[in-house]
Amino acid sequence: MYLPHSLPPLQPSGLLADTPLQRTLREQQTLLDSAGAGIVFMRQRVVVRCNQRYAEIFGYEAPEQLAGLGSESFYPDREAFRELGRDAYPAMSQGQTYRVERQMRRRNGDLFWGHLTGRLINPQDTAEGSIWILDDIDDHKQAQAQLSAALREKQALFDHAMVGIVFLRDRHLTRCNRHFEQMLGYGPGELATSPSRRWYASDAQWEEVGRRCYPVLAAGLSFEGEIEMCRKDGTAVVCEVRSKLIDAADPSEGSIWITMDITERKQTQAALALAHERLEQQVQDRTRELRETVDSLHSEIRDRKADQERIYWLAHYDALTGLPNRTLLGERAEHAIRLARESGTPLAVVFLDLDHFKHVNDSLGHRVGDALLVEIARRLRAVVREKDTVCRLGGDEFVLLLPGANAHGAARVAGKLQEASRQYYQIDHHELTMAPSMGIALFPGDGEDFDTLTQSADVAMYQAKLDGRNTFRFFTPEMQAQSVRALQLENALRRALERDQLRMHYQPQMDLTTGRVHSVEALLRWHHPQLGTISPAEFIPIAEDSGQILPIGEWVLRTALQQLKAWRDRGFADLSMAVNLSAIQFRQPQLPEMVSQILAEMELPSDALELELTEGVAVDDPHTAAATMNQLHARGVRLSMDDFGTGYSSLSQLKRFQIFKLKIDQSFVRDLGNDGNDRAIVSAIIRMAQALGMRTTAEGVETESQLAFLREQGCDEAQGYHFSTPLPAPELETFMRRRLA
Ligand SMILES: Nc1nc2c(ncn2[C@@H]2O[C@H](COP(=O)(O)O[C@H]3[C@@H](O)[C@H](n4cnc5c(=O)[nH]c(N)nc54)O[C@@H]3COP(=O)(O)O)[C@@H](O)[C@H]2O)c(=O)[nH]1
Repeated sequence: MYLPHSLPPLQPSGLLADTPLQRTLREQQTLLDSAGAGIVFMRQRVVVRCNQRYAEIFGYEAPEQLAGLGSESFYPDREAFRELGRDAYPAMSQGQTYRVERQMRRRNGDLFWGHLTGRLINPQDTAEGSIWILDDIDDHKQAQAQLSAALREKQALFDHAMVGIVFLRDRHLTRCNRHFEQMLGYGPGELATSPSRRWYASDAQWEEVGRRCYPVLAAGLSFEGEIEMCRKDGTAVVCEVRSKLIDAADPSEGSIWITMDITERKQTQAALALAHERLEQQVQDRTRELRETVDSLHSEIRDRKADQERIYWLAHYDALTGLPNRTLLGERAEHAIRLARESGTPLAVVFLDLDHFKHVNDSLGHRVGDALLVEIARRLRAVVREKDTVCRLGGDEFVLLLPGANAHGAARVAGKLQEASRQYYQIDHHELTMAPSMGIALFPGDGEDFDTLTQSADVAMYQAKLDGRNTFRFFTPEMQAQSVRALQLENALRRALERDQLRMHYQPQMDLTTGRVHSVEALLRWHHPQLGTISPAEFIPIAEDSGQILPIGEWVLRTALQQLKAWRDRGFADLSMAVNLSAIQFRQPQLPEMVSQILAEMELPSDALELELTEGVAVDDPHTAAATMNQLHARGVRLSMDDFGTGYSSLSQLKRFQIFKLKIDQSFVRDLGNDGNDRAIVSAIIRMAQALGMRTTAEGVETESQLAFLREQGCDEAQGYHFSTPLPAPELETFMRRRLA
């Protein structure tokens, strides 16, 4: 090809006629100018001519600017230029077209990739020059380089990804990376074309995975989930899987699966969950233990508090009745006395002792006794004011502290207590009455401190007992002396039996029809070497209070019956013996048995004995009294009601008690001559006894006129100084013999 250096401008048609050569040249020039590639004609490595594109590629405005330029300037450096020459000319010299991609240099120095196609005009003569076609492939080259780099990166990613990547088509593996194979324990390429079933443990699992994933993929969505696969060695591997169709529009293109072995993570998670669960359990256990510890601490504190309260309570209150005890009373009294002293107000202490309470315990048992005390405590509390203190000292002794109460107020309280005690206490089936004897001491006259006041009230209470019980007395200095005497007697009485200081005297009871001694009453006498002769009226209550009446009473019964036996044996065959029985003795459950035993010892019939009871025996517990009387009656022992008329016996009770004889109290007999009332009473008693089939004995008959009245009224027997005072046995025997003569 011939390339003119430059072509003459084209003439308008008609001005210059084209020669064929010129037309050819123009056509070639047009062809060259419109070619997309750069074309250059080189001779001796210098540009002879080039087209517009070639100039543009190297950054020139016009081809003419390149004419005469050495071709070395088109290459990055001389070496690159020479290398091309070394490479191209041997081939081109053989008439071959030389093609190469080389880096070249633009006019401004920038390098670019060009595709060179060169050919010698005359292979036999390189001097004729060469034609080169240059394509600027820099953009293409760069795009290719980027593509290659991207492909390399992707391949690197694929090869070195830390996740398994699998391409499946129709659930068959088309490609996977090494990680996937390693994850499942396979060698390189071992899984090629395998069905995905291969990495599942069973058909069922594989199908189940298909049912979970493919509907999602078919909907154009990504599947994300956990799938359990199976390694080559059969062990399970849990994978986190993400999957997507390669072409959502064409499922046949297959799908890509990115899998990550999370077995360890799952195990760790499971272990963590287990550890968490255990920790949680431990926390719960510790919390529970802590709660239990706290609870037990609380309960211990509560228990201790309760114990302390209980200890305080036990130290300050009476366990049976719940009333304050002596300690608390002492504390309150101290406080009340201080206040009374400061304010000049009065204060009273009442000492209360229940009459014959001991007999309830002895005859009905402690359970009944305790229940009775509880009820009594309730009544006592109900009688007094809120600010008063009712204390149980122990046994049947109570102390009432009445701040602000003077003599009048204390007497009112004592009266109310008496009133309250008149009502029956219903304990089980027992109807019990329990009268109190009370002593009152007033602050400051009877004592300036609690102990002295209590002592004074106690002495006054004792006096109330001596004065017949069921009453109250104010303390007086004289009582103190009496109290000292009572204590003296009590101590002396303890030795009286063993020191043989007791004797029996006997007083005849005369049959008013026959005028003979029908029976004798045994009356106890005590002669003390220092204290002298002491009246039974004084020492019997002391013996009762101290409990000594029981051994003394038994001694009296035995001695009297022994004497009776002696008299009977000495000719007084029909004589009977009347023995006084204290209410305390009467309440002894063993009494009937003891009486029978002594009678048997003495070989005496039961009706030889007459037991004189006072009305008081039945006051506290009529039911039990009746039962005891029944037992004695059943054994044949006769019972007489002593001092009749002074107590509270009712007619119905008399009948129930199976009383054999009523002894008309000497207080009615004494004034028969002067007192019409006494006459009426005595007469009524005799009529009533007759109506009930009982005998009567009048006590304390001292005069003939008394005797005449009694005889006139139909009294059966009489006893008194008119016939004889109580006498020692020998003297009474003399008396009886005289009467027989
Ligand atoms: N539980 C027991 N009580 C007994 C016993 N012995 C006596 N006693 C009781 O003591 C009280 C005082 O008795 P006593 O001092 O013996 O007085 C009795 C008689 O001596 C007295 N009496 C008799 N006749 C007359 C009289 O004409 N005038 C008068 N002024 N006094 C007289 O009466 C007492 C007899 O009382 P009583 O028993 O009610 O028949 C006294 O209560 C005795 O019961 C005993 O062993 N156990």
